[in-house]
Amino acid sequence: MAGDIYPDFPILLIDDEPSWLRSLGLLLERAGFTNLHKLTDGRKAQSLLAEQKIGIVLLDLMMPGMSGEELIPLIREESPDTVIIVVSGMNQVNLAVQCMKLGASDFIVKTGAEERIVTTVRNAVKLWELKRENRAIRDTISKGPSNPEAFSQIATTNRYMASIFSYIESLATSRQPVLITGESGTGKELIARAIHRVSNPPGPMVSVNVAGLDDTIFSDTLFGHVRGAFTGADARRAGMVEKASNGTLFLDEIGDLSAPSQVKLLRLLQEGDYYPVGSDLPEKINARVVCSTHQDLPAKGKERLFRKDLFYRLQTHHIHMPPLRERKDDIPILLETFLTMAAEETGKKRPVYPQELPVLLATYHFPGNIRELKSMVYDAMARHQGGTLSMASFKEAMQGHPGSIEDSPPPPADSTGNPFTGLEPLPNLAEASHLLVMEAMARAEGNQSIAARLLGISQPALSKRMKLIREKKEV
Ligand SMILES: Nc1ncnc2c1ncn2[C@@H]1O[C@H](COP(=O)(O)OP(=O)(O)OP(=O)(O)O)[C@@H](O)[C@H]1O
Repeated sequence: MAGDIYPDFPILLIDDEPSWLRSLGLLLERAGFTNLHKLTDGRKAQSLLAEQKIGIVLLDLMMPGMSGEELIPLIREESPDTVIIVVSGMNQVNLAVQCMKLGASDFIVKTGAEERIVTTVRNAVKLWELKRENRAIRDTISKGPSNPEAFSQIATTNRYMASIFSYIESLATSRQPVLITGESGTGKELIARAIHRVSNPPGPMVSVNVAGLDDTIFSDTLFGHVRGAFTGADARRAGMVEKASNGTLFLDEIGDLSAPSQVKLLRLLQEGDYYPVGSDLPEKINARVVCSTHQDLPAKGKERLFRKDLFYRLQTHHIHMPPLRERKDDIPILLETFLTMAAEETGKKRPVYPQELPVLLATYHFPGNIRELKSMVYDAMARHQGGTLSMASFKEAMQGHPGSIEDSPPPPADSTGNPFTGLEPLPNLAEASHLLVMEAMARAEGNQSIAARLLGISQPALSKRMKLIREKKEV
């Protein structure tokens, strides 16, 4: 957007030739780098660096007063993080080597090097931003989240989730994309909203589900079109990228993107620009991009269904949402949350639930994750009579879905599906039965009727086995 300052740290250009300094400034401004300081006298650089943080210095070598070679160690000393790029009129390898030894990170020869200068500055800006973010991530994770309001819609007591919140806070000022992965229903969209709220940008969050969009619709939806772009395009239409200006663009189901759309998204993330349909003039994106998918992108990459370069670009900041079965400690708080929500939405009085309900739920795999738990609670709420929720509607839901405790046992111990791999020697039948009973009782937190369901036997049969175990008889 016009008037924007980018990057948020200054780039210092030092050259004794005012005309070169001017054209270098224009070149960088055209490429979107507007936060520039210019000096024709290298001697003033040290005091400027002492006053404010300079991210990158582009430096000439041959200057009266103080040469670039003399200046490099002084910049290093004053501001060790500052990236130094030498842009010299002299094409000499030994000079380049000397500058690198002194602490410059790149050496560019002036003649015809416009593109190289822009690319080098772009890479240096990204590197600087990443270094700064890494520092922020370390600081924030050690302190814990400081803005709990941004996460108020996410019910959790889980420690791993708390570390995700801290990570999100540390990304608040970043402009880099964020990738959220995890099974369907784990709360990826809620996390995207939290990222937006933590950053608190002036613009909106705009969500687009890109699954099933062919490339034409994808381009039109995201980038908009100019008047006359195709038959029926009788007016200009702004795309979602423009609508998300100064805010967050959330692209859901990114794993389903078509191959040509992947190329366009990569360009959007890499170069920061895009073409509205029917236009030859690129527009600049001015929104944070957050993407999510339930798909395994590296696996899709191996099958050549998802571009690896896009995946690497996306995963600069990666949040993986654990499935509900890996954070069962969240079941009680989610149950409470959804009960309150359902009661408010239906205008009914909030019922209580049997004590063993969370235990029963903890034995289930939740293939549909939190969304499935939410719909179970809403369904039970709709069906209950009297002041107590019935366990029956939950049991029915658990039995009726693939992945219920009866249908799908816990994941096998290894990829061959053999749970006995590594067990040497094998337990005999009595020992195996004993172990199984004890494991079921532990998972059911001592509740015999739930443990019996897990084992596929009746409660009296389990009780008999337990008695035999206690009497140390063969079971
Ligand atoms: N921790 C949570 N607290 C409260 N509600 C939650 C939580 N996690 C998820 N939900 C709710 O569960 C439902 C599914 O969440 P969401 O849509 O964010 O999942 P998702 O991972 O984006 O799913 P999909 O991949 O299918 O798009 C939503 O109704 C959401 O509000």
